[in-house]
Amino acid sequence: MPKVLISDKLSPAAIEIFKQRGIEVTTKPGLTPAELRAIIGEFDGLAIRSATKVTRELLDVARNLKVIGRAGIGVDNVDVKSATARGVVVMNTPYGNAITTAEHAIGMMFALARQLPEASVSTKAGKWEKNRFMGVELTNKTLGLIGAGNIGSIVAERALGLKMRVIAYDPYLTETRATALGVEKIELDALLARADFITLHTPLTEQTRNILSREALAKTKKGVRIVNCARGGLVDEAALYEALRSGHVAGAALDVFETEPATDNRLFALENVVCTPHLGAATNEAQENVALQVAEQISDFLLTGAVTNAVNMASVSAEDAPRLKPYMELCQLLGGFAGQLTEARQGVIRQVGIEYEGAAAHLNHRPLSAALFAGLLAPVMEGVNMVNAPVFARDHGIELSETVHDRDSEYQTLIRVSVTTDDQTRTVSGTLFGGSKPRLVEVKGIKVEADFGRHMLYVTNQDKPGFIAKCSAILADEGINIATFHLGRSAPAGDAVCLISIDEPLPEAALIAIRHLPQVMQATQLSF
Ligand SMILES: NC(=O)c1ccc[n+]([C@@H]2O[C@H](COP(=O)([O-])OP(=O)(O)OC[C@H]3O[C@@H](n4cnc5c(N)ncnc54)[C@H](O)[C@@H]3O)[C@@H](O)[C@H]2O)c1
Ligand SMILES: O=C(O)CC[C@@H](O)C(=O)O
Repeated sequence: MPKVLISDKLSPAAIEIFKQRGIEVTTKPGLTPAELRAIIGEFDGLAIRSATKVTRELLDVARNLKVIGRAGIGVDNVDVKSATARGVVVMNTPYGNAITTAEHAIGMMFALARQLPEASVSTKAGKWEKNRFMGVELTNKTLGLIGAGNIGSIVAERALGLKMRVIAYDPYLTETRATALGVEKIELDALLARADFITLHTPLTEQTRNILSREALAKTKKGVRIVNCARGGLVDEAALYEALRSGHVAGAALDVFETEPATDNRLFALENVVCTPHLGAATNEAQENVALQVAEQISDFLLTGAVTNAVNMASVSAEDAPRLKPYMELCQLLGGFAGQLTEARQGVIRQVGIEYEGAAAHLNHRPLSAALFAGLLAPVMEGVNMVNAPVFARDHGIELSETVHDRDSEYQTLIRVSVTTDDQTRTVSGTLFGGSKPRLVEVKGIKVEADFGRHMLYVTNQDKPGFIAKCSAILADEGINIATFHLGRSAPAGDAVCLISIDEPLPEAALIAIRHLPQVMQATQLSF
């Protein structure tokens, strides 16, 4: 039974889902990093919000961990690169809290425009300061969106309803989408110059860190008000402090801070600053949504292999997962076959080609190529799996080409893999016998019919009488049982391929003896 740890405060709905799905769940919010490191090794899955920091050090000791699920959007508290390198899938729940966060941003904009928090404090203190709290209307003001994804789009829709003009800076926003949203797509400098209110809705990345830098703040319209319900680090807090003090920025509403929890921040001393403690996603509805989603996603992955909302792997829907499973197995075996032959010849892999025919032509191919890379790279990469293999391949300059043949195939389904090294290109093809059993049907252009055994011998030789008897004798002398024996040849007396499944590994000396048989060109031991 897979084991999942919930290490942050998550709605109890998540625990119920895990239990219903037959997953053993442990809830331990508030652990110190050392406490978490001490127990993480037992778990297959980790469900978090933003408090848990998934660092490289934690991943180093998370020896069973297969999936991290973030109940929320931002995954900046997860070292995704290290997780990927260790083959751990990282998922988030990109939509569950978007409306709630957008509403918080709109609420913060109202709070700023009308100084609601300060007015409330003053009124409760019995001051009745009607003249102190003169506000501004939102109607006809220009709202500058930095980031127009899920949350930004919802903010735009609400702001348009408030009769604001909405301009947006987002390099990935298309003109068509901008038009559909009813926003004007513009460059950052133009947004800074025109916006009466600026609201940030980007992830924190190397490109967006300090996107409202000192220089950017200097380009804003005097009297601008800034809302940040995305991430601390998007706004240079020191520069914002000065701009607020000077009056150039009229106010700021901040839900997120460079350092969190933010318990001591000099911005708190300023009257024209409204703060909330990272409450963007804090509604019952949003927390219920993200908890349910993350629990379902983690359970699906651990129980069926379905991948939803992963930030470091291709998606595999719950519907597709069982259908893709035998194909992924076939791809991994074909990759493993090609990889072990390639490794035996010390070639550096430059290119991998995959061709899909028949039923395989109509599948989601990304998980299949990931499985193929996982098999192919197993001889050279420790801890390889479908998450880290494609990244390793890309980082090592291995090119991938995929071809889908829309033609009648001799097989109901066929996957052909070609691996090109500096020296040569090697091809292997496989099919699914009976729709689920992987079978090798072609090696180096020679037809064969072989199952994949756990231990196999691959021998290429000249097709001459006597080889089978001599090879079998060597195996018999070692007391090694032959499970299956398959032969294929290009033509009578031509090149031949022999695939032998054996019940246990062959000692090196016996392998050398086979290599020394007359007519043998190559003999390689394979394991799957
Ligand atoms: N305060 C909270 O509690 C809370 C809650 C949810 C999300 N968030 C934050 O809000 C962020 C946005 O969430 P989302 O669901 O809208 O994400 P999203 O991925 O749907 O949208 C992000 C948008 O930012 C844009 N973007 C990326 N780089 C950019 C750049 N350099 N300049 C301008 N735009 C850029 C993207 O194109 C995308 O459209 C999250 O990454 C998360 O950090 C905060
Ligand atoms: O979990 C939270 O409370 C915050 C979530 C939010 O920052 C997110 O990125 O989804």
